[in-house]
Amino acid sequence: MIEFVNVSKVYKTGTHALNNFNVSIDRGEFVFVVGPSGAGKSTFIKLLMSEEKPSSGEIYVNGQNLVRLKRRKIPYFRRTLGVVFQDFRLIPNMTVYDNVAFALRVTNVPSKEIRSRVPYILSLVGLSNKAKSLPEHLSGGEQQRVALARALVNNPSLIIADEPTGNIDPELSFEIVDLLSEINKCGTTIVMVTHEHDLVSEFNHRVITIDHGTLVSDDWNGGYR
Ligand SMILES: Nc1ncnc2c1ncn2[C@@H]1O[C@H](COP(=O)(O)OP(=O)(O)OP(=O)(O)O)[C@@H](O)[C@H]1O
Repeated sequence: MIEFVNVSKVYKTGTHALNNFNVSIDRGEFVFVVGPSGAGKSTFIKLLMSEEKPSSGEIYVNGQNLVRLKRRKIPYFRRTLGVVFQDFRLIPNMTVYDNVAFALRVTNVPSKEIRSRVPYILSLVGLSNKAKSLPEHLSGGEQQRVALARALVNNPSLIIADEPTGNIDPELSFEIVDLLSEINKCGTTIVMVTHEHDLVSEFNHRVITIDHGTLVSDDWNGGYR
C-alpha cells in the first residue's frame, strides 16, 4: 500500500530531512513512527500526503506514484486519506456535527447519506451527545475524537496521524490509540507519528524509528522484523 524507494528530501534551506529512506507498509498494518525531534518524521508524513515532493526517489501510495501525481490531482488523492493532526484543525464556528458533515459536503455526498453517516461516525467515536456542541466547549480528547470522526467519515483506506495525542492527557491519548486500533481491526491502514514511548509500548503494533532522515529500526513487539 505504501512504498518509499530511496527517498531523499532536501529543503530549499539545504537541510537534508530524509536520506535514501526505504520503507514498505502493507494494507491493514498499524505503524507507529517514532524518532527524536528533527529526525524527519513530519517530512515523511508530508511526502506521504503529497504535501511535499521528494528531491529524489519514488513514493507509491495505493498504487499511485506520488512523484508523478499532477498538482491538480492532489486534492482528489488527499480525499482518499484520513488525516489527523496534533492541533485538531476543527472549524471553530461549526458544531461537532457540521465539522464532520463538512468533510462529506465538500465531496458532494448526497444530504440523505450525510444524515445517516454523520450520526453513525459520531457514535463510533462516542460523541453522539456532543453533536450540537461547538469545538471550544469540548475537552482536548473530545476535540481529537471529532477530528478522528472527520478523518473517518469518508471511509479512507489509510489514516495518517501526526502526533494526534500531542495535546491531550495520557489517559485520553490511550483512548485515541485504542480507537485507532479498533478502526485498524476493520482493515484500515494506520500510520501514526508519536514521541510518546509509553503509549507505543502499550500496543502491539509495528514501530519504525527514524533518525537523521534514515530508518534506523523496524520492530514488532520488541523483535526485529
Ligand atoms: N519546510 C521546511 N523548510 C526547511 N527545513 C525544514 C522544513 N521542514 C522541516 N525542516 C527541517 O527538516 C528536518 C526534519 O524535520 P521534521 O519536521 O521532518 O522532523 P520531525 O522528526 O517531525 O521533528 P519533531 O519531532 O520536532 O516534529 C529538521 O532539521 C527541520 O528543521
